[in-house]
Amino acid sequence: MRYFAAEHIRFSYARKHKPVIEDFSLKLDKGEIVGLIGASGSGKSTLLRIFAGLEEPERGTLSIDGRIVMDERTFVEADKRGVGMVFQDYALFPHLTVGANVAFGLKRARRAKRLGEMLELVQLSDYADRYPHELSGGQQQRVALARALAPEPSVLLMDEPFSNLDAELKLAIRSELGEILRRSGTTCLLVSHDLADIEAICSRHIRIGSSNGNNE
Ligand SMILES: Nc1ncnc2c1ncn2[C@@H]1O[C@H](COP(=O)(O)OP(=O)(O)OP(=O)(O)O)[C@@H](O)[C@H]1O
Repeated sequence: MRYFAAEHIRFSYARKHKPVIEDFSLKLDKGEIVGLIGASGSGKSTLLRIFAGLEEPERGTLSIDGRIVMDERTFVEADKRGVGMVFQDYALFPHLTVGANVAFGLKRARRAKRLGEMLELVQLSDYADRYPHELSGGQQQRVALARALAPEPSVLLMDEPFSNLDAELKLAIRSELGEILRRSGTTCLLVSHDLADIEAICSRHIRIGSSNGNNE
């Protein structure tokens, strides 16, 4: 059985509407970093939301690390799936420091140690007491990444993580991100509309069609 297996996913936002996703399947090996590319409106964000457990599809199955988290009888809630997510806007808590943001989902017993490891991984050890508004876009992106990786998710989903960065910063952080993901052995699905982003980080990519939501 593959580490991450989504099969025959079908999803509509409203019953009377044509499905946004008609029949989508995807399999990942452990530690693989795979890109998901497609035109605007093709359903990339919707798919990530389905995998994370934020939307329930009409049909399809999803298993992660040998456990079925979604099928016709099963729906494991988002917070029980072990899936980490990094959104376009990073969604950091503005009133919490960098350290508190990264430690947010961690159990008390291992909080301090894991926080230290994560800040070191993203090279922000000296920034633990700063607030998000005191950071550059690239630093905020690394905080969001550290926060998502801290609870050791089985799979990390990233939705256009570079959309808020200027061109120069994007180039710098793109290779850095790939390096961090490989070093931590994270299984990752990265959404982008930019093939260059995906080629810089992912070992392979798949394309989602704009007209029907099927894999091409
Ligand atoms: N909450 C919603 N209710 C109804 N329709 C929605 C909702 N969210 C998205 N859609 C529609 O579903 C389709 C897929 O949207 P989605 O955001 O998944 O696309 P995307 O590929 O991520 O696009 P982009 O690259 O522009 O972010 C679009 O046609 C969109 O208008």
